Amino acid sequence: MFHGTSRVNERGHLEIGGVDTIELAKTYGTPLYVYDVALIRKRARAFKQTFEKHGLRAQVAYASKAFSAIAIVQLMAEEGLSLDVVSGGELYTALKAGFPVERIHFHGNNKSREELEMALRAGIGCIVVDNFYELSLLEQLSREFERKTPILLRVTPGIEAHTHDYILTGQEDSKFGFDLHNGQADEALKQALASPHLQVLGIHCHIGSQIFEATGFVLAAKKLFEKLAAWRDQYRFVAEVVNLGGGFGIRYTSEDDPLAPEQYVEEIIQEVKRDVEMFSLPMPEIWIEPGRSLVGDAGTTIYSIGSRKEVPNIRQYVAVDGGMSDNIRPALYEAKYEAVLANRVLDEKEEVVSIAGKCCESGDMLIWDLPLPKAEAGDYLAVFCTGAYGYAMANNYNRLPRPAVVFVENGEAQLVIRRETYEDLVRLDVPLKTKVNK
Ligand SMILES: Cc1ncc(COP(=O)(O)O)c(C=O)c1O
Ligand SMILES: N[C@@H](CCCC[NH3+])C(=O)O
Repeated sequence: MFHGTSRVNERGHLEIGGVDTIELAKTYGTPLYVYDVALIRKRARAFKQTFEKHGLRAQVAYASKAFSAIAIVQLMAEEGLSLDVVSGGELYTALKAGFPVERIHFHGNNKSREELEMALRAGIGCIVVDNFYELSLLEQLSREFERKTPILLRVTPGIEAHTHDYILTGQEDSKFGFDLHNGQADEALKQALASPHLQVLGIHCHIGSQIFEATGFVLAAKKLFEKLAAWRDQYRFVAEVVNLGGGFGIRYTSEDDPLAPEQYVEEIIQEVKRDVEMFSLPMPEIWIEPGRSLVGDAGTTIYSIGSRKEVPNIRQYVAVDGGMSDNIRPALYEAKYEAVLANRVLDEKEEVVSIAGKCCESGDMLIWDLPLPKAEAGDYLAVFCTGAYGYAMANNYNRLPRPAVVFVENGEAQLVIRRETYEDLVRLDVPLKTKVNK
């Protein structure tokens, strides 16, 4: 349940990064996302060191869709990671953060002309081309910009990874990428190679998210290298880069049994070595793009507890001051979480309650059947593992302002996203021109 630097301090409070989370809640309000910076650094280093240990050239690109903000992008830059962005907005955040442009990779299945122009103007390191529309648009824009744009071709290898249906991406029937087996990927390569304005660095695939076994990644790598061997023979094309995506699972609850993050990479490397040897291919640079496994278990959300409702003999509902507006994953994927009373961590668990959000929606439940000490208004609930796709998918449903985010490390806290105000909520509203008098 406890991750990274999380522990219980002498006051019986949850402490993260050497900072008392109750003090944080009092200073910054709730709901509040707290990120354990040391844990993020540890994860980043573990990924990088696994490649270094094998003497392989590699890039570990943080998939910023998991949590994009200037501070986290700067932290990843500090750790020497690359960055995967998936929209103009994420790219803008990266540029604002001063992230090294040559290490930014641009994803997306429907990049607009404006987004591609923005990427070309910035001179980013690589565009991961997803489809034929994008291929011809990018070719045309690169010609206009007089650029030779470095690209990867995203393919769907036809792998069914074992995860929630909504977060599968590598299977044949997917909206992403060129099909590897029906001729689409070959045609895309031919078209890209024919253009003097595109430089094909290599190939990319991403098979899904929150995956617990290495088998899917190993299978995907094998399929990619088989294709690369065929492309060498048919088109004399030799890939400089093979990108195997992200998707490494994390432990949200004790029911989850993922590998250690670097273990996925270890198994991928073993397969890559086998394939390179089997097909007599030069060792390419290996890229991966983890999101969740870099920031997921480093994030904890602190809520204030408010109302309760008892449904006699059935259930005790305990409501918090956030919900699907700051964590939509339980409603969207039936995602499970663990939590403790942050101000009374060691108190005996006396009841089983269900944690409700405050949105006007029956499905706004964060956790079903959670053993807790008798919780009352004024207590604080800490929900663990909310660092990935939490703030990133937060919304203003019911016009709830989005929470603040703090980073903690070595006993120090830093506010990295301020809490939205009501004024922020109406900032974009345009009042009616004429007053309607009835
Ligand atoms: C192309 C691509 N790369 C990387 C990721 C990051 O995935 P995860 O956060 O599961 O590591 C995703 C999201 O699933 C993705 O779509
Ligand atoms: N947002 C999803 C995963 C999608 C990953 C992005 N391709 C989640 O919370 O698990």
